[in-house]
Amino acid sequence: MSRKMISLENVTRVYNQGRPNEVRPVNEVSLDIGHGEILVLKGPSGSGKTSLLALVGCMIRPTSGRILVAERDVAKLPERFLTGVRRDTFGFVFQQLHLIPGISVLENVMLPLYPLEIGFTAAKRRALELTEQLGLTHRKGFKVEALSGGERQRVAIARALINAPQAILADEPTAHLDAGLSGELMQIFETLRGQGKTVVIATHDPLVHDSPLIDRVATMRDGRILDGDG
Ligand SMILES: Nc1ncnc2c1ncn2[C@@H]1O[C@H](COP(=O)(O)OP(=O)(O)OP(=O)(O)O)[C@@H](O)[C@H]1O
Repeated sequence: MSRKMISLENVTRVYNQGRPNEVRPVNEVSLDIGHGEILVLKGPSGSGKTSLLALVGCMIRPTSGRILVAERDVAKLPERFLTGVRRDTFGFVFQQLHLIPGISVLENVMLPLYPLEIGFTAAKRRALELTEQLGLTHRKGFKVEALSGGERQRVAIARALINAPQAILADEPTAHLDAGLSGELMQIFETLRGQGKTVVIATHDPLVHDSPLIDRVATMRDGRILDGDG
């Protein structure tokens, strides 16, 4: 693996601790993620992929264990610092995309930049670059509800890239795509890796976890990564 970017050391996440409905979606997971690699988290529904992705992206905190981002332990950082780490390090592509209807592709892509610290012109320039990179220039003025599934997915990726994150975290990114579009999406991830970005994908789609374009697969089962996969 290339130089380490994120390390999880013995990370556990518990919900409803001590109650009859206690769950451990992530149970004593240790995992190193390198700079510029495509890592796939695979496993059946409910095995803990989304929860692990949320821990990697500092969206939820571990109940125990350490999470190191660029060798800094983020698990115990106060929320205001954690928000900064999250914003500066990660771009998220959620399963449900969470695009905003009624506004244009370009406006959706620019959203994470608000409140604008870099000025409207610079923000728009960056959004235009990303829409071009993702083949959306001809759709930039369209409202997102007028787009196809594959186009919407690419808008979500452009939006995830607007903060120039080091890593893209994508949850079931091919869920609404056919085989051809899934292949195109994998090419986009490969291009991002070529730009030095880390890509972590949670999926149970064989088109993704069997793709020759990925570097590594970690298989989850009942909150754990199976031996030899981490
Ligand atoms: N906030 C929560 N409160 C209680 N239980 C939760 C919470 N989040 C996740 N879980 C439980 O943790 C387990 C793992 O869920 P998770 O969404 O991480 O799995 P997954 O592998 O991503 O599943 P899928 O492929 O269906 O999205 C599930 O049993 C789920 O119900």
